[in-house]
Amino acid sequence: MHCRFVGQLCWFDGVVVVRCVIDSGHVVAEKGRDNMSGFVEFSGVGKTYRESHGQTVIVENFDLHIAKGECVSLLGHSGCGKSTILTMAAGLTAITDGGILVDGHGVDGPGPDRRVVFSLPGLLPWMTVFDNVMLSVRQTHPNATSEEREAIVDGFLHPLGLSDVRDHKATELARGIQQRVGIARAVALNPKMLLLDEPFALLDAEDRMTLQDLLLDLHWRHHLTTLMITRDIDEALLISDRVVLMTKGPKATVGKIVDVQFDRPRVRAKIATHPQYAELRRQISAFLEEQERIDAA
Ligand SMILES: Nc1ncnc2c1ncn2[C@@H]1O[C@H](COP(=O)(O)OP(=O)(O)OP(=O)(O)O)[C@@H](O)[C@H]1O
Repeated sequence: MHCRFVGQLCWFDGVVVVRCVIDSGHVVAEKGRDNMSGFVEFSGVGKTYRESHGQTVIVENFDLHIAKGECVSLLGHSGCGKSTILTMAAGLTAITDGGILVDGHGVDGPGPDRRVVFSLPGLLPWMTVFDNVMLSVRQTHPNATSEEREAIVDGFLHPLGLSDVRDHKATELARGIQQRVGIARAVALNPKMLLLDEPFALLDAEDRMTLQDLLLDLHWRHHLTTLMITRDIDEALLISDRVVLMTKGPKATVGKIVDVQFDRPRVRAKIATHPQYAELRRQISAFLEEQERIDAA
């Protein structure tokens, strides 16, 4: 196997870090490589909902390790339990079985180390774009001067194309712009883990592509450890390092993991024409179709 070592200097939050990428030069797909230790570790995670008429095991024995700086997409049939997995990691849904560790700490509720972005960004309507992001920066830089904080906020707004609308009321802007603000606000909190629950689901095709490209750029520059739910195979292949395919529920779990080793920084046009792209797409579609057949049988 031909291997290439790529080093890069990045700037983040006033700190210069050296990023290293081992580039295998080709793409492989495999069942999984989850026995390595992870920055985020789901171990035997399960979720059972207990209701008056009985109980339903939604997720069972979900094991997944996510490396620091890795971007993982979660894909599966509607209702299989993707949001349940994500909200358990966020600490918004109680874990019934097993556990989740983030940087060695067990998840037992929401915390500043994890930020979630849903399809609707939930911005504060009486605040400007600038003020919405400043809320995060105040938390992460409590001792900075107001000038320093302003510069930090602008540093997040500029790469997301938000400089021109910084003083506009956030919720008066177009939906795609609002979602950019939501992402800026989440990233400005400098979380250990970014959780994205179908972040572009409500956007039109053009905004969706723009936001995907911006997320790719953010991930490349900030090396964000990310778990993203999507229903879009092309989006998963464009953005993530691995695509985790869930079996159809109830008792959903990890069914297959597809490695996506396209070089970073990624360029949409190059990925779509990559010789391995069609094969990875085929594998993901085949898995989802197989799950549909199992369910119908
Ligand atoms: N609070 C709850 N009480 C009972 N059942 C629930 C609750 N929340 C979710 N469920 C059920 O758990 C299952 C998984 O839901 P979840 O939203 O995690 O799936 P999903 O894969 O994210 O779905 P979708 O792709 O449609 O968003 C569904 O059958 C849902 O009805």
